[in-house]
Amino acid sequence: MTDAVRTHGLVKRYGSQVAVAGVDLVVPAGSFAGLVGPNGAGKTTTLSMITALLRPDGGHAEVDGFHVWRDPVAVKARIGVLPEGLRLFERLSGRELLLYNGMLRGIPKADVEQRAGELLDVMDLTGAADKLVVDYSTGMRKKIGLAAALLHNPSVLFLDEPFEGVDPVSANTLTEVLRRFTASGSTVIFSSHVMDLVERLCDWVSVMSAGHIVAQGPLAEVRGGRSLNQAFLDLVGGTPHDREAGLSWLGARPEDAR
Ligand SMILES: Nc1ncnc2c1ncn2[C@@H]1O[C@H](COP(=O)(O)OP(=O)(O)OP(=O)(O)O)[C@@H](O)[C@H]1O
Repeated sequence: MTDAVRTHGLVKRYGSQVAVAGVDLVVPAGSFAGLVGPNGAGKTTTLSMITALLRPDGGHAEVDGFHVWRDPVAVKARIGVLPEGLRLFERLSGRELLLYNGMLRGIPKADVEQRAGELLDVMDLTGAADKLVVDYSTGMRKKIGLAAALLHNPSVLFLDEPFEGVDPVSANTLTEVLRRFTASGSTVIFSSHVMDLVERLCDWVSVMSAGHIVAQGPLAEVRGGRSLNQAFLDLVGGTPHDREAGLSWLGARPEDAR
């Protein structure tokens, strides 16, 4: 089976800084895959290059076997993206946003209306469907963004921190929607800092650190008998005691010296 995503030596530099330093990311089709790594590891930059939002300085990426930069139309037709810092059309209502997205994707109007209604319902946004997006909360924005990314039934869905700002009930709903999506053979790739969540949801994990993939494979293999959190700390963790050494003043009170 073709991998849903495969990158070969992906590189991105910002001036003298190398944000992504030759990444070979692999995600088998049908996976619920997690991309984890410390702040600044290069996760967003990598996902941006795979989803054709950012041109790499080296290497290339394939989605469903299509070359991202040689065949961007085929790739964009197959992917759904919930990027970090998602920009939405603020002056549309949630429903209008979905209808507009569906029409841009060339989906017949009746189908878009039906899908939009169902997605709004599943995301518990029916009551806010006619409210302007500018008035949505952080979690509601994530949910409408995810609905927009799912509307054209992509085969690979990329989500950058999809659960950030989402309440536990809504997170549960999102999880169920995404589980159903992967059960039908589609692929989800999401970045997250929440190891418990990744451990609970994912069957495939890629760990990034300082622009490199430091571990990648089935969840059980990456965990290696430890919790994913411990595996993560072993792979990328520093020495917290060294870092805290300069904070002797923190919490100290003048009266303590007396
Ligand atoms: N537009 C930019 N200009 C300059 N440097 C950038 C730019 N975008 C990202 N970087 C740098 O590239 C590195 C990787 O950033 P990236 O956002 O990909 O990391 P990340 O793993 O997604 O981090 P986080 O978990 O904090 O979101 C960081 O050091 C960041 O400062």
